[in-house]
Amino acid sequence: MTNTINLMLAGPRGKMGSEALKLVERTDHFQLVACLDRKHDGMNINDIDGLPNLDAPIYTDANQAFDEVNADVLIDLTNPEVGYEHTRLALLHRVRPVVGTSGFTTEQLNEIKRLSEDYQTGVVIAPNFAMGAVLMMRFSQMAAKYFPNVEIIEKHHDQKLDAPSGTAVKTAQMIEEARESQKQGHPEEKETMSGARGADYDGFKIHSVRLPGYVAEQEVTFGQAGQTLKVTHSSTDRYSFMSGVHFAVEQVIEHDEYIYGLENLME
Ligand SMILES: NC(=O)C1=CN([C@@H]2O[C@H](COP(=O)(O)OP(=O)(O)OC[C@H]3O[C@@H](n4cnc5c(N)ncnc54)[C@H](OP(=O)(O)O)[C@@H]3O)[C@@H](O)[C@H]2O)C=CC1
Ligand SMILES: O=C(O)C1=N[C@H](C(=O)O)C[C@H](O)C1
Repeated sequence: MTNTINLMLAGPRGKMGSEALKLVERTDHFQLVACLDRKHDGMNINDIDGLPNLDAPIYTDANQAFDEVNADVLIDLTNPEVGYEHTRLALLHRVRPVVGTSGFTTEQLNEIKRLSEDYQTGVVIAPNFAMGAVLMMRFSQMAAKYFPNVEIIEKHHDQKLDAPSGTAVKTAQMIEEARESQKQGHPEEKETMSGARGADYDGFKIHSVRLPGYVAEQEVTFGQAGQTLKVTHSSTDRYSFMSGVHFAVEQVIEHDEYIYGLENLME
């Protein structure tokens, strides 16, 4: 029999958090022990209309929640400021974070890694939980060795707070590891409208599109004389992220170290 995993979820009323509640509801060995929310302190998840009928107390004070509740894993699906604080607190309490929240700075990720090492507590930072997106990143990394000229175009819904997306940043880092660094485009190119060429990363460009109608999409386009290669992935439903959340929760229990990207757990 699989051991029960006690979960604390931050952001239960959000687009991802509410989908994660459904995942918990349909997974026998996942037990929701508390939620961290911006509102509804002292209430219960099953008091809130529209959310699954799960019996778990709501806390607005994360410190209090970690002091009072015995959780194995924190799933954070909030925003960069709050998510970073939750992740720090979880590690200080030796609760293993699974972080879907995007928009952390390099300094914040380094601090999370340091805390994970100091407290010997596993943490999974997942820029994208969708398995197809993880493969898209890996395929892009493979292509970058042979096609060093590349641009990333990521497209998201217009409620997204951070740009570029966490997926685009991670893809860029993976490409950087594989390709010979170079500055792309004409050496004398000039923007006649600010931002026209997108953000710069290691000499190549990242473009962020924000429109209603999208969930999440990314196209990585490679070019060389006479040919182009595109690697694309689309999430059309947030259900696409849930098998990755499930996988990350089960994996973080088995690891005591900092893991940045699900690809590091898949091979
Ligand atoms: N890794 C991945 O695969 C994916 C990651 N994401 C990332 O997950 C995060 C959440 O995305 P999404 O669900 O779309 O965003 P939403 O805005 O729909 O949800 C965020 C939730 O966090 C809540 N929140 C804000 N402050 C606090 C707080 N202090 N304590 C607890 N909860 C708080 C918000 O509450 P309120 O509404 O009251 O402000 C809201 O319910 C984002 O960073 C996004 O980029 C998204 C999809 C996939
Ligand atoms: O905000 C979102 O929606 C998403 N955020 C993550 C990111 O920043 O890459 C993952 C996915 O793209 C959806």
